[in-house]
Amino acid sequence: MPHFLKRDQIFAHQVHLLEHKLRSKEERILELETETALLHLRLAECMGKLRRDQEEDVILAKRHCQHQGNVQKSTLVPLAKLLSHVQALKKDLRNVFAAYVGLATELENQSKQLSEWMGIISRAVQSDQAGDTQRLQAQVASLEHSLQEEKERHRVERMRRREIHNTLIELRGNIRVHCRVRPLLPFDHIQSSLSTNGPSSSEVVVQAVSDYLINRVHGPEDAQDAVFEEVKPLLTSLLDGYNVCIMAYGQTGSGKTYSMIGSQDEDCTHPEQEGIIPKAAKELFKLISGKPAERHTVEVSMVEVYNNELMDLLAKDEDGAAVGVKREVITTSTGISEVPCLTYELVHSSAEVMQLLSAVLRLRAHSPTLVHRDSSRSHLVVTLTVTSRNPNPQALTHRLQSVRQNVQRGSQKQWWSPRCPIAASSRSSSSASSPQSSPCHSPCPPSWQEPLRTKLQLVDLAGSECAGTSGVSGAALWESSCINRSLSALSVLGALAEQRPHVPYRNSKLTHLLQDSIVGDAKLLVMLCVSPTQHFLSETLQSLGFGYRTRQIQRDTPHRRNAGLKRNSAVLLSQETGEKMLRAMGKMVFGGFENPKYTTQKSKGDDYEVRTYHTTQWVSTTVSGPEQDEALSTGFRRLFKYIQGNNEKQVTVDMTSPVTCLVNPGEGPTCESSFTVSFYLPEEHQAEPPKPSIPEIFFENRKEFTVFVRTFGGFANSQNTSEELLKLIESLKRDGMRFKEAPYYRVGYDSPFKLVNRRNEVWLIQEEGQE
Ligand SMILES: Nc1ncnc2c1ncn2[C@@H]1O[C@H](COP(=O)(O)OP(=O)(O)OP(=O)(O)O)[C@@H](O)[C@H]1O
Repeated sequence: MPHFLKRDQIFAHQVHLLEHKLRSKEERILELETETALLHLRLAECMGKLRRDQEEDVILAKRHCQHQGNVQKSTLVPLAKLLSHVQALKKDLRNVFAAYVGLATELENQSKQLSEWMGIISRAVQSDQAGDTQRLQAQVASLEHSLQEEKERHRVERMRRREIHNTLIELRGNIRVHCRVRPLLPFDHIQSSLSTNGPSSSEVVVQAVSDYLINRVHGPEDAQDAVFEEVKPLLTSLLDGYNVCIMAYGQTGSGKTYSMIGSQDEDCTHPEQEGIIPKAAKELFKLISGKPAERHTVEVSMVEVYNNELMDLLAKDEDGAAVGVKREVITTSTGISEVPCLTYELVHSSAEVMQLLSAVLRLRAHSPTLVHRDSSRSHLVVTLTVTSRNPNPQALTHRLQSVRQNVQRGSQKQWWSPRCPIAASSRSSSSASSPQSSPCHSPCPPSWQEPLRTKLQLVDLAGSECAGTSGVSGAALWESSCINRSLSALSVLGALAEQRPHVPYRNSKLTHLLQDSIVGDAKLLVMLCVSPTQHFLSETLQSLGFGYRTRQIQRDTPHRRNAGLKRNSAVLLSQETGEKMLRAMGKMVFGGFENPKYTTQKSKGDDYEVRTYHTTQWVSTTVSGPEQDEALSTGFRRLFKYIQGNNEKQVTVDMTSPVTCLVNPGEGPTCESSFTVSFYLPEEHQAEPPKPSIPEIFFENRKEFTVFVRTFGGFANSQNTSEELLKLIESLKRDGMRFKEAPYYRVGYDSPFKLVNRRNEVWLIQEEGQE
């Protein structure tokens, strides 16, 4: 290759490179120019923003200055005022301080002057008036003496009043039975339309007509106040130291809750509608307020006995909500019934009692029955426990003497000083609330006597209805059975009536709880509540029977009670049906019923009889259950309805006697027994008795049969019947008789209305083949 070519090429290449560099430089210049232009643009923007911010700062600074000016204007004026006030106050304070210093000086001067006068007076009293002082002291002593005499007379009078009051109560009977017939109410007509007894079952057949066998009878027109007036004296006895129990007994819907608590209708809250519990609480606090010298505290507890369980209705859960808690009742070593852990609330007024009660009523077991839509299914027991402390006269006399000595000792001292011993001792004696706070230093008797605790038990029992009438089944039937069992346990009153050595209080929670109010000199008032209608006649008779038996109880003062019985009282059943009823009642009380025929045979022992009954027709019903008394009562009520006209011909059948109950004991202690209760059909119905209208009643054609018979008196119950049966078995074994030990007959001849010469029997059936 030629040399020049090479150089040209090299130059050309260099030119090319330089051109290339130039182009890239030019591009770079362009870029920089663009950047510069952009920077100019941004500079212009920033400048503009800076200018605007400066303008805004100027405006804000102006505004701030303006505001500062305003604030200064608004605070300066009050500040100036405040300062002038402070000045004025400082001036006042100086004046007050000056006045205080002046007064203090004056007080000091007056105090000095007073001390001087006191010195002069005291010297004068000691020297010139010694005689007068002695006379005054003698007068004081004589006044104290007459005060003591007055106090003693007052005490004696009070004791006499107490004795007379309680003798009066005893004469009336420590156990009183009142009866209240409620008015006819709209639900009686509904009952009547549902009833198989015909349209007449709402007919009024019960009237309160006179006093004969029951202490007091209240008719439908008697208001709550009139009923309470008769109960009121018992509250005085309560404060005199007696236990008192007031219980309402009767079938469901008969007015127990109405009588004990008052109307439960929400639009019926007038005080006149209040029942015995609120009225008794008011009266109690009224009586307490009239005895300022004595110290009383009242605590309330509320329990219900439901299905033989005791529930504490005032117990609260952790959140303070009321919940029923199960408790047990025990008898203490001193023979008092007590419920450990029971909740007691301290109350200061009847309003507090009612507040607790209305909360508790929401917890109480209720359920509708055919008879009563809001039926209480438990026994409610409201107990007001009163703790009373009386001032101890011995301690007061002791205190008075020491105070007098102090007066004498301290008369030369500063008697006017608030710290002087006289004033101190008198102040502490007036506020002594317990023996511990007594100011006595020397051994002295306690200021208050031992506290006395008395109980007022107010009981709204559950209804004493039979299952057929109330139309309950299932769990409610079990409830009814528990109710009836606990009510029949109240037959302990019957055991008392017969003055039996052993009274089985502990057989039921209810009687165990009420034990203190049934024994000894406690006062018991049973308010029998009855319906006025034909429909509930057998329940009414049952309740009256319970009342009559209760009325019979003789405790410590039998002579007095008998005297009371003569001039006391009864319910009579009347109206058109009345004549027949009265005839029946007459027979019930005095006897004279038609009996089945029998012939007697010679017996080996003189403590039993051998009888052969002729073939006869009986009307019967069978009841199963564990409780003999309850079954007998249920069976009796069914048959009573039958003879009252609850049969296909709607005819009444004359009552006969005896009522037999064939007892077929169940095997084992917990098994149910069967009880066939029977009435002998009177001669006129033997051939063709009216057919029963319920399947539970049937006829029994008893073929000729021979029985061994043991007779006993009083009111029969399962316990004394068993005892008599054992005696009969012993006699028959002794004489080598052949007999069946079961089933056996329990036989009764009298209604509950017959009070004396009662006749009961136990029969054992002779084995065939006995000569
Ligand atoms: N003397 C009376 N005057 C007016 N109304 C009454 C009277 N007695 C009861 N009543 C009314 O009859 C109804 C049933 O009465 P209550 O609730 O007192 O019956 P009870 O015997 O307590 O029934 P249970 O045992 O089923 O609870 C209630 O509506 C009540 O207000």
